[in-house]
Amino acid sequence: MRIAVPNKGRLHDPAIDLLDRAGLHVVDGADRKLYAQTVDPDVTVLYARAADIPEYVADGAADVGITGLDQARESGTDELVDLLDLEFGACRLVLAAPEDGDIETVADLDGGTVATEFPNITREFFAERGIDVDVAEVSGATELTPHVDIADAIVDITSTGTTLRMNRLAEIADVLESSVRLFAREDVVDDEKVQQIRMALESVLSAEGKRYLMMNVPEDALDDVEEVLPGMGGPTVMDIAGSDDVAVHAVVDEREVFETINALKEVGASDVLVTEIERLVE
Ligand SMILES: Nc1ncnc2c1ncn2[C@@H]1O[C@H](COP(=O)(O)OP(=O)(O)OP(=O)(O)O)[C@@H](O)[C@H]1O
Ligand SMILES: O=P(O)(O)OC[C@H]1O[C@H](OP(=O)(O)OP(=O)(O)O)[C@H](O)[C@@H]1O
Ligand SMILES: [Mg+2]
Repeated sequence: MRIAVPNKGRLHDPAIDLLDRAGLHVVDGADRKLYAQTVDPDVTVLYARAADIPEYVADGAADVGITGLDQARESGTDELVDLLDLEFGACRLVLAAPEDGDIETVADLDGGTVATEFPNITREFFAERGIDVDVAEVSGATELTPHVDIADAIVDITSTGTTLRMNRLAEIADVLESSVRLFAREDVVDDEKVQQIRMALESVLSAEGKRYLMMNVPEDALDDVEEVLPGMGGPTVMDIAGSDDVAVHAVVDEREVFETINALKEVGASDVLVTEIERLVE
C-alpha cells in the first residue's frame, strides 16, 4: 500500500504531522527521498507534488493520497474517491479582478481573458455559465497578471485575503471551496489497509478539541455527576477498592471543560484530572 504525500510546500508538514499523530510514523524520511517506509511494513510513503498526487493515485503509482480538493478537481481524474476531510489547507478558489476596473460580475468577462493555475476548473466554471473567455495558464504570481495586461481577471486561491488585497484585486465570485482530503483510487476503497489508514486519521481528527476527564465521586452523588457530564454514551464508572468513592472518566468537549468542572465540583466531585486525547476510535 502506497500513500502519496506532498513533498514540499505548505501541505507537507501538516500531512506528515497528521500521519505521525495517527501512529503511522515515517521511519526513514530523509529529505529529498522519493519513498519512505512507515512503521507499518505494508505502508510506504511516496513524496510527490501536491498537484501531481491525484494523477499518481489514479494511475496506480500510489493507492491513496493526501492533497487539496482543488488539485483533485483540476486533475479531472474520476477514479478518485474522497475518503476523509483532513481539515487543513482550507482555502477558496475565487474569481477576482482589479478593484478599480470595469469588471464587476462574471458576465462582464465575456470575451475577456482569465489567468489561472487552474485552467480546467476555470474553463468549466465559465462554460457552465455560458460565458466565453480565454484562459491563460500561468504557474505562479497569478495576482500580478491583471496589472500587466496579461488578463482581465484571475481565478486563484485565497485564504486570509491578504494577497488579493495587496494586489488591489476584488472577489467577484466563488469558484470552489477546498481543503485537504484523503483520496483513494476507486478499486482500493474497500481494502482493509485503506480503511485502517482512514480510521487512524479520523481518530486524530475526532480527538481534536476533546479532553479526558477523570475524577472521584461519592457514590451517592453519581446521578448528579452523570447529569453534568454530556455526550459520548455517558461516563465510565469504576469502583475504588476500600472506598465509598467511585472513579468516573468521561470525554468532554474542550470548550465545555471550564463549566463542566465547576458543575462537577458543586455536586461533590474531587481530584479532577484533565488530559489531552491523542486519538479517539469510535
Ligand atoms: N493560502 C492558502 N491557504 C490554504 N491552503 C492553501 C493556500 N494556498 C494553497 N493552499 C493549498 O495547498 C495546495 C498546494 O499549494 P501549492 O501547490 O501552491 O503548494 P505550495 O505549498 O504553495 O508550494 P509551492 O507553491 O512552493 O510548490 C493548494 O492546492 C491548496 O489546496
Ligand atoms: O489569501 P492569502 O492568505 O493571502 O493566501 C493566498 C495565496 O496563497 C497561495 O500562495 P502561496 O503562499 O502558496 O505562494 P505560491 O504562490 O508561491 O504558491 C495562493 O497562491 C495565493 O497567492
Ligand atoms: Mg502555493
